[in-house]
Amino acid sequence: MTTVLISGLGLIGSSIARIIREGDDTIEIIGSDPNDDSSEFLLQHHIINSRAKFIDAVPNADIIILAGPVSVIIQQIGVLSKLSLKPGALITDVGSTKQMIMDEAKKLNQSDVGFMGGHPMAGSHLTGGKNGSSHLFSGSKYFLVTGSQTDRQLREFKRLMRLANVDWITTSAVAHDKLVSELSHVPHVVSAALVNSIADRLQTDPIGLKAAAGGFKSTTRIAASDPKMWTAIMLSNSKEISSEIDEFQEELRQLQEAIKTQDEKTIFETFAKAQKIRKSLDD
Ligand SMILES: O=C(O)C(=O)C[C@]1(C(=O)O)C=C[C@@H](O)C=C1
Repeated sequence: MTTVLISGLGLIGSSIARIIREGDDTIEIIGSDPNDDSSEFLLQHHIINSRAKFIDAVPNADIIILAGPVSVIIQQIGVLSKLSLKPGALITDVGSTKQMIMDEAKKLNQSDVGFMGGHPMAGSHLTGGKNGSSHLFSGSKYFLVTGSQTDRQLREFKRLMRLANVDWITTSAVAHDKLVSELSHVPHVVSAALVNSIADRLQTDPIGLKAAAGGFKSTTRIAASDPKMWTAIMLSNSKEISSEIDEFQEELRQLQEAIKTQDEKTIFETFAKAQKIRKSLDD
């Protein structure tokens, strides 16, 4: 019998638990999370078989999935490097950045244990185990950064996750962190900054934010995401994110200049370029 330990039963960890459970109900899934609400919900719905403390569950686990914030994943890899793990065990994670995690994983030196970095490129601003879904990743990319895992472990993980219906992409930690800084991290920064700058200014207006419609809501949906998770992402990819913010500021500066100087042609061309690119995403 295969035993899977999932540490972190929030949106992503609980979605993985559902995917594994729906694919094979003989798999023993142990959940580890200090949050009672998520854990109890998943136990009651038979999505996990039991709940345990992380270090207590580790020795019996064939697969350990680290699904907490990046800072917690890094700390747990440090803990795992000092414990005796089940021979043949695979450790993987779902963190949104990969370089710091892959560096930390070098500390895992039990020769018959493998580590593989992972990142499902999907999510929601909703948080907690109740909001997870076995369809959350459907149609999305799932990045893999290969480490010390064997081919057999990789195959077994993909088999367990087959109902996720993802497109597996193997990449390097460096390439991954650069790409997601552009596609995910800077959008989050921009979204949060936009909400805060406007909310502060609108505080004295009696209608204020209540008048917000589709434009503001769809541009800023992700600002409602978990601040703990996003703080850890910023700290673990700060160089890339900071340099992408420079590029974004330059783009904004050019557009501001065009608006200020009534440069109709540049304004139109900027929006037409963005319209074409953004529309192609939905095709
Ligand atoms: O759709 C959302 O709400 C997300 O935040 C998902 C999203 C993103 O697209 O930026 C956020 C973080 C994850 O690492 C991967 C995906």
